[in-house]
Amino acid sequence: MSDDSRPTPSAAPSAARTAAVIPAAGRGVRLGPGAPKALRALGGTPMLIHAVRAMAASRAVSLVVVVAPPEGAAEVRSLLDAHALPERTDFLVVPGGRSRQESVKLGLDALPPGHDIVLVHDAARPLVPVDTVDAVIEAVRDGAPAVVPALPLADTVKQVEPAGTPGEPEPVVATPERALLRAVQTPQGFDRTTLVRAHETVTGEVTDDAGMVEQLGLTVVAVPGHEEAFKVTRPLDLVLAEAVLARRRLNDGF
Ligand SMILES: Nc1ccn([C@@H]2O[C@H](COP(=O)(O)OP(=O)(O)OP(=O)(O)O)[C@@H](O)[C@H]2O)c(=O)n1
Ligand SMILES: C[C@](O)(CO)[C@H](O)COP(=O)(O)O
Repeated sequence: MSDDSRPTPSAAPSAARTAAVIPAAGRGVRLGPGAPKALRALGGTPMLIHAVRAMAASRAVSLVVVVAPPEGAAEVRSLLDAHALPERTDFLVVPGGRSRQESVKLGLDALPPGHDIVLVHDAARPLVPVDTVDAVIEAVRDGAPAVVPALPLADTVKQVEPAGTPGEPEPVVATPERALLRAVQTPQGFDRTTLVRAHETVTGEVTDDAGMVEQLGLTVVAVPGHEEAFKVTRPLDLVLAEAVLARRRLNDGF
């Protein structure tokens, strides 16, 4: 995926250095029984390795912090040792927590000084293209404290009164205007100080890091996401991910 000719955020010493935190400590319950999701194979290689390579493909990223399943940190270190990364990219492995939010915080706590921009990227989005990563970094460098890659929705979305029992009919209470909605992906990019403050301040449950920055009253901006940055959540997503990889390998052959 790396292409030396494309214009990317420079890695010049004077430019803000970028680190990526990859929360990878989830079980993958929705994917079904098996190893922790990040360690499951995609095209014969653990999903986590694809995600790490996707971050390292950006020449701006000089450090990747992997937040591993708590009992799997040693295994993740061996995996990273066994799979080549670009020479410019260092990595660290730390054990994760009980929630995604806690895992990201543990990754942030492990970040050494010297990285002013931080990406947070789900291990469960192994196929994000490098152009999307670079677009997020560029927008942070341009001054946005928080940036999300996002796509318009294909489905109409309804707000419901959630049923007490799964599968029971749920009353619909509203239909938000679809043109104003976006499906948000990762990597989400942040000015480091802002992200650290968000994780120190916001205690309620959130589903993404940018939402915490919103709670600080700061502006989050969206840049175009990519269809291939989808999250591997359920078994069908794994089928799609294998198909995308197979298509890439075919195209790389030409
Ligand atoms: N305690 C947790 C929970 C999740 N994650 C990570 O957060 C990302 C997004 O979470 P999700 O896709 O929901 O993964 P899981 O929590 O593993 O999935 P599930 O909810 O189906 O168990 C994943 O890369 C996952 O490994 C994490 O680091 N620590
Ligand atoms: C961060 C995220 O990927 C943005 O869409 C998403 O909210 C993660 O949700 P999950 O339930 O932890 O997979």
